[in-house]
Order: sequence, then C-alpha cells, then structure tokens
Amino acid sequence: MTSSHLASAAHKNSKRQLTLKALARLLPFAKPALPRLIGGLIVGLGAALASLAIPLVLQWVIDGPLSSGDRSLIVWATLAVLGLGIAEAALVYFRRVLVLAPATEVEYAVRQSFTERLLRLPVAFHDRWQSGQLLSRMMQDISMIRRWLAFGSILLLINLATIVVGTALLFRWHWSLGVVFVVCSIPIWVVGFRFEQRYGTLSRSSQDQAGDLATSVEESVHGIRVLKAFGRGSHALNKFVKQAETLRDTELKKGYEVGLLWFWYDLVPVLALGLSLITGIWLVSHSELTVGELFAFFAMATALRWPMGSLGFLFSFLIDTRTATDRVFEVFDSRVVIRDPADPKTIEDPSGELAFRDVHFHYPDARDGDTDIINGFDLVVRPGETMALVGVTGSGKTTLTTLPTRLYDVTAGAVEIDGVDVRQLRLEELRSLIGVAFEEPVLFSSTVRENVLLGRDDFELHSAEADTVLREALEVAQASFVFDLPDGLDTAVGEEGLSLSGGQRQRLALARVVAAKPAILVLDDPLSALDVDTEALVEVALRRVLANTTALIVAHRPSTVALADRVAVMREGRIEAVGTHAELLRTSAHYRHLTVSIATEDRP
Ligand SMILES: Nc1ncnc2c1ncn2[C@@H]1O[C@H](COP(=O)(O)OP(=O)(O)OP(=O)(O)O)[C@@H](O)[C@H]1O
Repeated sequence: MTSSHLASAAHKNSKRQLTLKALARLLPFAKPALPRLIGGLIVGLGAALASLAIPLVLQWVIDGPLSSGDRSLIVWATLAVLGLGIAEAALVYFRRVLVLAPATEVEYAVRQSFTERLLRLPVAFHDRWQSGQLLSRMMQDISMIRRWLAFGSILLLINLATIVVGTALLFRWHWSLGVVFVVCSIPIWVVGFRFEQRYGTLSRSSQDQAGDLATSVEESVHGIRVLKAFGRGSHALNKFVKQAETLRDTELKKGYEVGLLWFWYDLVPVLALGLSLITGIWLVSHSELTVGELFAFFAMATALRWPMGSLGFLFSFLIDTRTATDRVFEVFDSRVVIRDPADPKTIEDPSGELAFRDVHFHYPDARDGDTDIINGFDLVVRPGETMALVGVTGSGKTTLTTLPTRLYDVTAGAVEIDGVDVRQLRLEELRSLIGVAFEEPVLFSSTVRENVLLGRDDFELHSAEADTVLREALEVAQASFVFDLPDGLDTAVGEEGLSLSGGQRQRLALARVVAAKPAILVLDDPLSALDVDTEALVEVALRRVLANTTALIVAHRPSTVALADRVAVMREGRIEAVGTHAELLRTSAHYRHLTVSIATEDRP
C-alpha cells in the first residue's frame, strides 16, 4: 500500500473515531504499566502543586510578615519557598524515573505483538503492503507511542490540571482577574481545535510519506546491482529526491501549523498578563486587592506560562501519536484469514497422497469478471509418486505450489492430503507434512546450519541427530561447498553474511526442504540455477529422496522432467493432460510443443 491509499483509508478512519477513542486502543498493551504510569502522573501532579504553592507563600509573606516586619517569619517563608522549589525538582525527577521503564515495556509489548501479527498475516497481506510502510510503523510509530506514554500524555494531563487549579486560584484572589485570564485563553481553544483538524491530515501524510521513502531506500539498496548495471543510480536518486521533497513540503506545512500554534500559545499568556496587570493595578488602587495578592497573581500567571505555552507542542504530539496509533492498528486490524480450523483433524500416519479437487483460485486484487488463474484444476499425486508440472510461462504453476501449504487459500474446490482438506488441519501440522522450495531461494541472516535446519525444531541445533540430518541434506543438494566456507557450517550467510552464488543459494534452499523430511515435497523449479554437471549429481541424490516421498515439481527443463514418474501439463489454470513423458509425447500436441520450447530453453 502506498501513502495515497493509506491516507484515504486514514481519512475515512479519522472521521469515525475521536482522538481519545483511537488512543484508548492502546489500553490492553498499557494495562500492566498503568499503575506505574498513574504513579508517575500523581508524582507529577505533586510537583505541579508545589510550584503553584509558591505564589501563595509569596502572598502570605508580602501581606503578613513583610508588612509587619516580623523577620523570623520571613526566614521561615524563604525556607518554605526554597523547600517547595526543591520538592518540585525532586518530584519531577521521580516522575521521570517512574514512567521510563513502563513506557519502554509497552513499546516492547506493542512491537512484539506487531511482529507476531506480521508473521501471522497471510501472504496476500504482504503482497499489498510495502515493506517500508511496515518498517516505519514498527520502528518510528511504536517509538512515538512510547514517548507519548512516558512524557506527552503525563505532561498534558499535569499541565491541564495546573491550568485549571491555577485559574481557580486566580478567581480566589479576584473574580475579575480570573475572568480576564479565562477570556484571554478562549483563542487558545479555538486555535487548538482548528489545529487538530488541519494538523491531523498533515501528520498522517507525513508519516505515510516517510514509509514510502523507507520503501524506496530499501528497494534501491536491495536492487543496487541492477541499478548500477543499468546505470540507473541517478534515476533511483531522482525518485528518492522527489519523495523526499514531498515529505519535506509536508513537514514544512506541519512546521508552519505548529509555528502558528506556538505563536498563539505564546502570545495569549502575555496578553492575559498585560490585561491582568492593568486590572490588578486598578483593583489595588480601589483597595479591592492587596499588594500581596497582586504580586501572587503575577507569580501565578508566570507559573502558568509554561503549562499554557506547552499545550501547542503537546497537542501536536498528541495528534502525531494518534496518527501513529492508527497506523499501527491498521496492521492489527488486518484480518488473519488463514488460520487454524475450529475443529482440526489430524493425519496419524500420512501416506502422502496430494489431491487437487476442482481447484479455483484468483488473487485478491482480481477484478470481477477476470478468469480464475487456477481454473478447475484436478490432479492426484499418488503416495510416493513424483509428478512434474509443466506449462507455458504464466499458466499458474507457481501459484499452484502456494495452495497446498495454504500460503493462499483456494477460492473454490479443495486441496487434500490423504483425503483430508488442508483447511481442516492445524497449520503447524500441515506445514510439517509439506515442504516447499521456491524458485527464488531466500536465506536468512544466520549460519548455514540454522538456515538448513529451519524446518526442524524437534532437536537441538548442535546435537548429533541435527548433524546427521544436516549432512544428509547437504549431500542430496550437492552443497558440500559449505564445508570450505570460513567457519564451515557455522558461517553466517544471508544478507549480513557471506555472499553466495545463485546456484549455491538454491542448493542450500533445496537442502533445507530435504532436511525437513516432509511426507510431500513441492518444488518450484528447484534446479534452475545449477550447471548441468551439478544438476545431474543433485538429480541422482534427489531420486533417492523422492523414492519414498510424494513430490510435485514445477519443471522448466527436460532434466527436471526426467526425475518424474508422471507429468502433468497445465494450460490456462487447469490440467490439459497427465501421463508419462512417453505417453504425452504421443497424445498431447501441447506437451510436444512445450517439450520443444523446454529443450530450447535448456540449450546453453
Ligand atoms: N501475488 C500476485 N498477485 C496477483 N497476481 C499474481 C501474483 N503472482 C502471480 N500473479 C499472476 O498470476 C499468473 C500466474 O503466475 P504464475 O507465477 O503462477 O505462473 P507460472 O506458470 O509459474 O509462470 P512462470 O513459468 O513464468 O514461473 C500471472 O498472470 C501473474 O501475473
């Protein structure tokens, strides 16, 4: 999803929910931390009260001991002011200490759930979402939530409470002073309300655009070789610059809005102070106010400047956090459509029959009226049989390989293992029954050992059993090159490790699926990156494995087809013919045509 899609979705969303309601969704995560956060709030309120008490002491000093000349009381009053100042500083420190750890724990909990959710969400979700959008939510938005919980929310509540109590005290000294202050603060609320509306949209755009920018950087870094080889570095840079400029413009607009808000929030307290000065002097001259009260009033108005001035920053912080929360919950709200059944079945002793019964499938982005990509596919791969799947490019072979493990669910019909619909099995059981090797081999940033034994959590990584399985799998995949790597099986590979060739990566991916020892293997053109000699060696070894494993192998080369007992010919999403290579050569014109193109493709 790009920022424009996200912004329009967000716009609808923002109409539906109030900011507080949107933020309330964080409560389940914040619950364990709530007592300490509330503790921090109470301590913070104590600090605010200490600061508000200072003007009261000052009033008492001026009207009492100072006018009567009682020196000992003046000393006590000075000590009281000093004590209140120290108490305020100490309480502010304790507030910070109290809230720091719980807010970090909430950040950790949200981030953990977010990752868990990302891993559970179906492949269809990941097809739609740009990785940069997910990354920026995971890092930037969740960090903002922590900062808000630790400081923003608490400061906002403390400062609002300080303003309310402070204004009440102003009324206590003289109602007209209170009225001047309240009337002067009306523009603050009007400006604040308008700000929320305008800034909310800008905040959303900027956070989405930051996600787009992250996606661009990620794609450029990933595709750096292609960009360099095609001399398109400057093209990628231009794209980045355009996106960065859009983000900069949005940030500037945000800055302008915040600047305007700060202007009002700085101006209003000063105006209030000026007007109050005139009113106060008038009141003192008419003996309606004592000098001590006037002095205290100014001390109080000064004490209220920071809480009032800070509201601008805190409101923008509040809205940024609301946007961040919305963005995080958009991922939480995405439905995990592929999940365990309510009443799962189990296959005690799998024989490994894999059957496709009138399977239909289209991707979620298909339009009404589009023909299904898998369009009534019927095929039974018998237990222990190796079936090659051939078809022209785009006929739906790769798509079909994603259905048995439920990376996508069929849209009609069923995929069955030993007569049980795969949707009736728990996902963990299903995925232990079927092993898949994709055409594009993906290695994780970890050691060779961890990569190859990814599908095995039934033994310790460094146990003797693990070693045996690992060595067998590496032998089948002809991946003994790993023993010559700097740290052998413990060499780090993947993005952060040693760079391997395409063929080496493919062999490790094949070793991974062999090591998983599933009852059924689904291999999507697993030998495409191997040279002819290595391929021949892998085939000999693979034949041993395939002798008692059911296998469905997408094949683009005659050598891969040769591994199979039977061949299924796929055309426009359905089966055109099934038989042995010899039978098909006799009976299927399409297969003969394919064989010619396959053989041509295979020529060096
Ligand atoms: N994630 C996706 N979302 C939408 N459409 C897709 C997706 N993946 C593939 N398709 C479409 O599905 C059709 C079948 O693609 P598929 O990769 O299954 O074909 P294939 O037979 O494996 O091709 P090849 O032999 O080139 O690998 C294509 O038209 C492709 O554009």
